[in-house]
Amino acid sequence: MSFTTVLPSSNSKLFKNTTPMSKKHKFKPQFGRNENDRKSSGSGPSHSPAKRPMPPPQAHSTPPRKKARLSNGVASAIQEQRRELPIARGREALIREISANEVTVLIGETGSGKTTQVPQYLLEAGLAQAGMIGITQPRKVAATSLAARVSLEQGTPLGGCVGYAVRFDERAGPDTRVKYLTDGMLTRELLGDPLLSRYSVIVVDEAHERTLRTDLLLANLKRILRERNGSGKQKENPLKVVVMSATMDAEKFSRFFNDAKILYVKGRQHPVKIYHTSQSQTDYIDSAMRTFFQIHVDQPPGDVLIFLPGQEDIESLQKSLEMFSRQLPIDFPTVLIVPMFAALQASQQQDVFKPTPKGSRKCILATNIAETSITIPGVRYVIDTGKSKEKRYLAGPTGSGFDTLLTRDITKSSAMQRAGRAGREGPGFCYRLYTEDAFKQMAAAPEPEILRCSLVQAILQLMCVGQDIQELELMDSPDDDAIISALKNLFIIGAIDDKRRLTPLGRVLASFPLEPAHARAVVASKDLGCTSEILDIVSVLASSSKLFLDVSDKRSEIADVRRKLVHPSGDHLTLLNTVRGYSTVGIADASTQENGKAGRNARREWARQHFVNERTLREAANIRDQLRVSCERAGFDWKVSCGDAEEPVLLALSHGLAQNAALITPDGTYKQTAGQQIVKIHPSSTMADKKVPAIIFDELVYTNQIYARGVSSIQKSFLASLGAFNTRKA
Ligand SMILES: Nc1ncnc2c1ncn2[C@@H]1O[C@H](COP(=O)(O)OP(=O)(O)OP(=O)(O)O)[C@@H](O)[C@H]1O
Repeated sequence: MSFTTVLPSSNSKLFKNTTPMSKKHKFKPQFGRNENDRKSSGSGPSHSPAKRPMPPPQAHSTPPRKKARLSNGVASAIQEQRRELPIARGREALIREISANEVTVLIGETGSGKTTQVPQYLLEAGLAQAGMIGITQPRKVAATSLAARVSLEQGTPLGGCVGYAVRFDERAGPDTRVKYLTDGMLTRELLGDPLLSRYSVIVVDEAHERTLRTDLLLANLKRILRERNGSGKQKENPLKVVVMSATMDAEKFSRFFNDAKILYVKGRQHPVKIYHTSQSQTDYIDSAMRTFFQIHVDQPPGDVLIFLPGQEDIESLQKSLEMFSRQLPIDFPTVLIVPMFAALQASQQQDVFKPTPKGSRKCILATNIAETSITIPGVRYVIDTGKSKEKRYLAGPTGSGFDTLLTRDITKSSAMQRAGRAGREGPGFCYRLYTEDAFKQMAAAPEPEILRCSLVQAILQLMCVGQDIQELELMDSPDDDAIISALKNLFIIGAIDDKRRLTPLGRVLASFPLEPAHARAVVASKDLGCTSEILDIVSVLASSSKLFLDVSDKRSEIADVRRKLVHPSGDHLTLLNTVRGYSTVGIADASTQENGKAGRNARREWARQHFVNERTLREAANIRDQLRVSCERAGFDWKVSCGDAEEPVLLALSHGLAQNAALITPDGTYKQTAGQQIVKIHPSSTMADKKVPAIIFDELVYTNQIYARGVSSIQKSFLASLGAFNTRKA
């Protein structure tokens, strides 16, 4: 078969010697994406992948809401699947060891059955009688999808015996015995229940990720074990801890828990064949696209999961894939592209779990939110670009600090986890877009987040439960600069006093599910009469994606349509104008379903015309609803509005962002009031070309130089009244 196309050239295949699908689907594409790509080629390993045909993707039934009604056939097939998992052979030994030991470290290959089975074994062995079994996950999507799967395996409705809890969403009730939850949710539970007394077992899953919250949780679990199980204590309600991963330094975790027992689960259910490129790739998006089409053309059915660093890469690859897919011959399976990243709404993230329609091949484009724990039914092929985005906070001893978000090479443990997403329902294949040497040179595991992230929120939460980060028994302790920087920040916003003691205000700030700076602005808005405006602003700032879209070839068009949204005081009030503009479109008469739909369409069109990301606005609306509840709990009226007055809004924001203030210098640059850092205003800011006496900003970011982003002009007198010049006391 031959057709005119701009599909990647067949002679630029990155992976040679992979088993072709059939002669019937062979085609001769003619061009690469660019001239250089056609020249690059690679030879894969000399052996061929397993030839066993893949069974058609299984229909994934979303768990029933009220009653789990499964046909006997489905129920017994699920039980059969459970029995066939490698971990099932060690069931009795696992129950025995976990029952006999206070802490157990469990290592087992990806897909061996740790996350879904261990909690069920413990439940079935009666270990959930005195309290729940809690299983922590670093990510929301893993917690919710695992709870759905395990409730299906238990034959009970989700939220019954098996439930979950993630930020802004919980399905658990009085009957819940097995609860999947994010590590953040469990650390939050410590605020109200410092001994986690509702739990009899805590399973810390994917411990190798060493998120900040996992590390704080581990330190707390060590304390709780002493307090609940220690000698001389009544052992009525002892706690058991299981720490699990496929790729962790078991010895280190064991040492941390006083030489805890290490158990190994042998074997994996299905093999995953791994290919590396023979040459390093410079354009990972293009390499991913060519590899996808190589699979699509040559390989048997099965969905493809592509790991990319971030949302922008996902959107760019999605466009290319859509464009090339349209040129496939008519008898080719349709390509169904499904993006998956943190900024998507939870319901959109669930799209990846929906069954692939017959005659299609699903291509999931994901960040590392799909890297651990989850099983996406139907996925047989993984393409790993070897890149991820890593947040790093650079703290300075003077109290200044800023976030960087850079694309970096992944670690060996990430590469293994990514490969592990194939081969969950049958043999799988992983195409790594990097050489074997590059893999060997990767760091073994990620640097613990506690050593590279801002500690402001963590320290505030610890203080609320009477803990001092410097006294906590952590696996790795953060350096002094990071702690000092966070303490100064907390002092400036009034969360701690000059003796480092938590203030009543600090306790109120911790009760909001927000960064302390944003929570401070909300609290300040109460007296300034502008809570409605501040909630509108901080809910967009707390969203996980950008509000304003930037399309490089439409810059002048964008500038024209946005002009009426731009506020002379800068980015925060521009953002407020945008939220107001969007939310007032099409609400004139939303009383009937039809009008409601028309209103939604009008808002979508408004967002499109103004190059505004509607997804961000919808996420922000959801966050705003949650914040209204937090305001009610804290006893203030979220409806209070200052109308069009700008001063109260800027003053409330300055309370929160006092740490992020800068004054103009004679040479026209801005100098931070805390930290003395020279900052430039980011070119994307509405304040970029203006010179004003004083500014506040949301964050400092480092790209090729240090930029302030999210900037507003404020009166210099605000800063004096907030004590922003005085950072030495903390
Ligand atoms: N939602 C699901 N749909 C279909 N099968 C599933 C689902 N979840 C799990 N499974 C099956 O159960 C197996 C074990 O999954 P589980 O998450 O328990 O493994 P694991 O050892 O914890 O792996 P990982 O370390 O990758 O998290 C999977 O390989 C898959 O065969």
